[in-house]
Amino acid sequence: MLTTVLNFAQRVAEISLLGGIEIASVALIVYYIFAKTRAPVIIAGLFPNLNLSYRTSYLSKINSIRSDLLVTLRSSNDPKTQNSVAHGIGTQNMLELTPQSGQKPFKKLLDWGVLFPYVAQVVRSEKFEYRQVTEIVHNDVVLKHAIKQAAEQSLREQRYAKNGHRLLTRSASGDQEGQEEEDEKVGISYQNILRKQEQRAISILKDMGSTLNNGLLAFTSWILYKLLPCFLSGVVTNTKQIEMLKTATERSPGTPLIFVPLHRSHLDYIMVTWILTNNDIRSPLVAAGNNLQIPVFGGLLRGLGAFFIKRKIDPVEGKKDVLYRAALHLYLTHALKQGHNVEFFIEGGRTRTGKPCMPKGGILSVIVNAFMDGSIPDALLVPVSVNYERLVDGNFVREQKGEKKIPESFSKAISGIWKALKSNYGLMRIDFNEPYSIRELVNSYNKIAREDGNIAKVYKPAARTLQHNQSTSSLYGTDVVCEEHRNLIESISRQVVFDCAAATSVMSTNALAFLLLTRFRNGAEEQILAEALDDLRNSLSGCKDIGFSGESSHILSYACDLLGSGLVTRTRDENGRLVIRAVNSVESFIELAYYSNMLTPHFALSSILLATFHSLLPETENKNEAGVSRKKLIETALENCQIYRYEFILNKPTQLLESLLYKQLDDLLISGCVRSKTVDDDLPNAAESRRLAHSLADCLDEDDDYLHVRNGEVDEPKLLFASETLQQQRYICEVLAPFAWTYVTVAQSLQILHRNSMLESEFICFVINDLSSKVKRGSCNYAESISTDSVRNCLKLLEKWSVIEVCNQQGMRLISLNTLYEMSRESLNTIVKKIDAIVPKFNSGYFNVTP
Ligand SMILES: O=P(O)(O)OC[C@H](O)CO
Repeated sequence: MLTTVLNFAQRVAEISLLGGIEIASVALIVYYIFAKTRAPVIIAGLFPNLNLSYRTSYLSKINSIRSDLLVTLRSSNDPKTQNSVAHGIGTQNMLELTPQSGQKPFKKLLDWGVLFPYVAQVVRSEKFEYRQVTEIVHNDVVLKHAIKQAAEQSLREQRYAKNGHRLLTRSASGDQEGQEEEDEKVGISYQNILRKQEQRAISILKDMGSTLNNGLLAFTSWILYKLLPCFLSGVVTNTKQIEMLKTATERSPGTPLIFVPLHRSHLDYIMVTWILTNNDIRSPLVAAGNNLQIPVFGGLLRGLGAFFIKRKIDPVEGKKDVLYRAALHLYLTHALKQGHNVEFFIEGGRTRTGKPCMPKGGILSVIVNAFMDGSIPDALLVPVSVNYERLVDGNFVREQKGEKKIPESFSKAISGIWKALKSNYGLMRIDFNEPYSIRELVNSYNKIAREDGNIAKVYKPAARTLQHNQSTSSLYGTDVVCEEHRNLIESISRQVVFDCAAATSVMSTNALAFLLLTRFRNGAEEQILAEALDDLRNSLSGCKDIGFSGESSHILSYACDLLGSGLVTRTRDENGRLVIRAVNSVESFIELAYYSNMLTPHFALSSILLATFHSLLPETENKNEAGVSRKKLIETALENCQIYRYEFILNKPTQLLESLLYKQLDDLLISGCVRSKTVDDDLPNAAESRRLAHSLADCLDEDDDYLHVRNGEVDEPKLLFASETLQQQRYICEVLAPFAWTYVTVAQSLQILHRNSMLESEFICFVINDLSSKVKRGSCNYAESISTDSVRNCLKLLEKWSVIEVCNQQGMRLISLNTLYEMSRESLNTIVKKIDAIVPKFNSGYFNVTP
């Protein structure tokens, strides 16, 4: 009785405490909105069609007088602030759209929606039935089975802990009764263990389950209509892409949409949902890391569709948490069966570098399995590209410098929102790309496997097992992939990441940061930078969406303002010309690299190819005649691409890397970065003869003698150094130079592992310190080479090459050299040399040649 009363009191206390926190935080937010300087504008904005507009115009008058005054007081040398930029053709700004308001043109006066467009928008937007899933999962026999399995696992552990090896002897003799007696003596009860596991299953599902509901969606949607304009100048979507999604859902109503965005910001969670819900598309259940289960915000996210997943599925290394895995698997499968759309971040966490991270296959694997076991007829994977002109979350400089991430907390979230509301982050852009049908993907994969006679690879329904995959990234660090289907899942996920990255729109800040880091590391006059931006836009047109339009000089000053004086400065030189340059500090280069890296994958192949070409050029006096054979170049470039295998996804699984390299080489030839020379170059119709010779060679593929000539240096077209385009070549090589420096520093640091294993985290610290001192000394020009992420990626490569071994000891990763490299310094030097080949040699004689 007393226990019941105490439990009841405790529960009441908990609820009041949590309720108190929630009320306090809502009050805090409301206070902020009304107390800050923008309050009157916000109030006027809340009721745009009531006659409050005089307040806004009155206020804007005051503001304009104030800014005029400021402009006059400011030194005339100060560059003018640019606060808007056009966001591209075929796009719409969701902040300005309320398609559901004022829908009755002939009864306009009677339609309250005209007066309250945002309320009308959220009230009238389509409502869907969002079924709760946890109860269904709880009653699933598979979960009951998993509970038993977990109980048995725990029983074994407890027995072992109490009895040690004595127990093993007994179980070998199969004496069940005897064992139970023994259990009783030492106080082990299977029934108690089973009950505990049942309770654990309930608590897992309670922690995991989403409470997605129309009420909260509508309320949050309205709040966002009001708050987003305080810090974003636009949320830009492509009209046709939204139409495409609607058509896809209309055509196959029973098929769930699986949204797969590349993860940039915590804001991604709500923005995708906000856009979908305001375009009358069913909101998804969103896989979220349980680090976001913080007071108030956790509950809010849950109501908006988040279902929480542990960041580390197996708490004890090497021991699978069968119950948790089963619960997660069943939750997702039932969600799909109940008609939910799903959203998950395939990279796990947010990118720290600005370029995509390697995908994790866990959630995708469960979705593919749901299709394979007939739970759903099909699913449409929608790659989503997200980009922000300025990242709302701040930056990842600390983490790139090797410091630990500060965990999410209520106070961190509040201060983040507070800071965000006072700043301007420019545009946010979301692109929904062409969906893939999982059914078609699996079928075509199986067709290829059958045609290749590779029956073992044919994808067929598999046992619902969730397996462990070593991964350094946070969310879904433990993947749920069935071993035999790893290839298929890996191919699909790489394809999705590749497509998302390729379809990400280039924002003004990406373009400016890219130019400052690759071409103008010491800054440049605004005029020159504007011309370079024109060139960049031309070179990207047709291959990448540009998220801005207008005059380049305008774009530059707009992007400078957004990045802020902490990253970019604009000063006048002695001749009164405006000079734009990156702030000369390690931190600003690392942060700028985040924005610049959005473009890095686009130029990665040509950068690898050109750096490889330079590394193959012979040391000779006559540099203009020095050349490399095409075959040698492509072969070596292919090897160098392998070095970056954990850094970039250079090709789709359906594309041959070799063909892409040949295509890039053609582009380099066209742009004059490489010259071509053959023995018969001077003859008329040389190109035609070469084409003929090649097709003949293809016909005579089996003829060894002919092949010998064909592959030999005599007939092979020679690629020559082009001194006239040296500057341009340098720009291309600069794109990957910072990564190459990180990699080579990791390789050089391997020697400290000689006869000495080390914690991985300590080794990373060592490399970061080494890079920092290289940057300080000036022996490395790239402060952005200080990147924990790239160090980790290089370690993965070295593990793959069996240069190092990684073993887990009590949850810690220990690294050591593999025997061969422990024994032989020479082998280790070969590795350093191999990696050093990707570092552009700007000091070599070739870069000093005068055209
Ligand atoms: O980037 P992370 O590692 O903080 O993870 C972000 C995820 O959205 C958390 O669930």
